[in-house]
Amino acid sequence: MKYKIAVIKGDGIGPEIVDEAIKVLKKMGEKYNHNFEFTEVLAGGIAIDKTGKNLPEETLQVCKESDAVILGAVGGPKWDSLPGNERPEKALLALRKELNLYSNIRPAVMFDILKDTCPLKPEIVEGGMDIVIVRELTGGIYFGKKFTEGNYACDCMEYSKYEIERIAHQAFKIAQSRNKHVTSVDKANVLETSRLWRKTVEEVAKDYPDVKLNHLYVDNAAMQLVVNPKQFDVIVTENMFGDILSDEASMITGSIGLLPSASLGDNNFGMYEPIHGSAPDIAGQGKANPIATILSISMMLKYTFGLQSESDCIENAVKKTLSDGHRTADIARKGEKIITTVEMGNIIVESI
Ligand SMILES: NC(=O)c1ccc[n+]([C@@H]2O[C@H](COP(=O)([O-])OP(=O)(O)OC[C@H]3O[C@@H](n4cnc5c(N)ncnc54)[C@H](O)[C@@H]3O)[C@@H](O)[C@H]2O)c1
Ligand SMILES: CC(C)[C@H](C(=O)O)[C@@H](O)C(=O)O
Ligand SMILES: [Mg+2]
Repeated sequence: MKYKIAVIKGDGIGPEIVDEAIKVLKKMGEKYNHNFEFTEVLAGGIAIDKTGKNLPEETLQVCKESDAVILGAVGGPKWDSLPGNERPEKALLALRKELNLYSNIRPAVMFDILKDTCPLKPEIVEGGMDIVIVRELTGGIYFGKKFTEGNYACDCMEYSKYEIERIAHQAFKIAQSRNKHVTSVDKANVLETSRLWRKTVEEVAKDYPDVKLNHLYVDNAAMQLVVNPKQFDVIVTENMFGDILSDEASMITGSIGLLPSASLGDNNFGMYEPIHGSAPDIAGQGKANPIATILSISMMLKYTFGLQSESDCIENAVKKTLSDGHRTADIARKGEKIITTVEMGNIIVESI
């Protein structure tokens, strides 16, 4: 079977980590006899430099004609002074909106072998942590009305009931396949959008009587994540809260360089990207951890292509590599040997 994949390497460490993920996918193709066909297209800062546009039409077209998209990361200091609409990050937001990828699945799983890399006290994460953050991705303050007038600026947080319903259904369905517990995170003590969110999530919950639902305000949720992360199974939340909480959850697993994500719409199409950014501070130095991107590939095989055993194969190769003691700088403890991005990719490929 042929699978068409659009590849957006982006900026900073983007090309370094995507190259390793593609190596992994090519090895999977050989091993399982799948035909993965890659089309590289531009978005972000590199697209601005080469074409004058952060998201050339061709990129969007190729993504629409593909079965899935792999994205590294976009943005960097070089483009930080551009107006909002022209920035590299706007290309990512436009891709999510244009492709209707409203559901962002961000699993935060702590590998047992990395438990010493977690900055929390060992007893807090004893037995591991396994959370899925379900982040609404095409609404909220990111996409509401916005403008600047002189010394005044405004970003509106907007949600319709329909947008909340569809992400809530997604969260409950995921919870049904796990520990049957959804925590909905909002700021219903202050925000109108959050009050609509909470009411809607309560209504959707009636369709899933086997799933337990509780609500937390986002400030408390941020605190609970470091006090008792094991209380969570599935967290469902709006766009910006999910952005912030997923970075926080990532550090509990040891590093932001470990966390993958899938951005999904109504069909099997998806965009797969690590949750981290372009990490300009380490770009071009071979220091980036490619595991978040490699695990995003594993999510792609599962969610878009329905290839469960191939997906498991990648996850097992990552686990074996970590169990064998291989560490990029972000997950190395004092005195441990540090390997490069490419070395980590090669070892994972060999373990497949
Ligand atoms: N999906 C995306 O394209 C995306 C996501 C987040 C941020 N960004 C953009 O990236 C740029 C930098 O943002 P930031 O510094 O706030 O966040 P960042 O995630 O790029 O980096 C935060 C910290 O984590 C480290 N880090 C990130 N990924 C790593 C990896 N794979 N291995 C090891 N260490 C890693 C970085 O070195 C840095 O110290 C900005 O332009 C931002 O807008 C893009
Ligand atoms: C770069 C930025 C637009 C993006 C977001 O806020 O969604 C990033 O932080 C992420 O987590 O994917
Ligand atoms: Mg983010």
